[in-house]
Amino acid sequence: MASVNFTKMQGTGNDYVYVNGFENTIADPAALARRISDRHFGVGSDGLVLILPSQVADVRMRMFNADGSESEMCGNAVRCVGKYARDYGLVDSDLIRVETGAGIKLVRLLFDGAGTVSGATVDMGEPELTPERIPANPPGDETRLVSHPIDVRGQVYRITAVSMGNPHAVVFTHDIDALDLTRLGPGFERHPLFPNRVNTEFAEVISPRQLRMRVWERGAGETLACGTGACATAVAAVLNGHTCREVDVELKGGTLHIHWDESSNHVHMSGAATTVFDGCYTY
Ligand SMILES: N[C@@H](CCC[C@H](N)C(=O)O)C(=O)O
Repeated sequence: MASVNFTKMQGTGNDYVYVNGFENTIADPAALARRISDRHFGVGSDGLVLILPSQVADVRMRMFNADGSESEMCGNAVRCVGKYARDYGLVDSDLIRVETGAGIKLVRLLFDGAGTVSGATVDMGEPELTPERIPANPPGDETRLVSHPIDVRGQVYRITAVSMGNPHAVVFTHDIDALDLTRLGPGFERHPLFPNRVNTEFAEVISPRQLRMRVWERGAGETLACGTGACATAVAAVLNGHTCREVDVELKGGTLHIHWDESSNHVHMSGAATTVFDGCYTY
């Protein structure tokens, strides 16, 4: 039997088990992600995040979805990694460089009145819109997929494809609460347009500064929030002429503030990061 110390953290309700890779070596993180994420037989989470030493940044993060697949990037996790690194003494700065599968992200910590790290603002970098870099395989020679029609379960939906390091398809619709994502989500996730599968956001425009969103995540199903998904949705909303470049995105687990900066083309995301509990998992 093996055992590993972990910290359960959540950002806008998107919960992961965080393991300190400075102290632990995990032989098979994909298998551990599947076991530990199970909400009945494990700790219960949307996946597993390893916090590791980095040659090029302060820390490195690897994230595994609940099905064991590894993603390039996770917006809610990168804020929590910043908080973890500071709270557990891996760094002593309020500005943390986190190496991810989608490059180095700059995490600026936010504090509450008592001096506790309560969240972060992250420079998420530039959105990628080119189909081959999402990746997506449209039938024609489109250079962007904006309001692009696809058939899912016999119905046509208009998707806007954006990569924030990981692939997203954004659908603008009405009454997102009425959608049956358990039925719809897998049809988007495994649509042949997306060779590496895709995360899908279903968004409602409330005003030029406010969106509501639900997400079906690649490898995890419906979650309470998705940070990269909120960034992709904000970018898609601008491209479709629905909102201005600075918006609040309301998710089931809370609100993320997103700003797609015109001069740098970088997307900035601000939101909470919270520790739930520490534990030891035996497997
Ligand atoms: N919840 C995350 C994204 C996690 C990875 C995603 N499911 C994928 O496979 O790309 C976020 O907050 O960005």
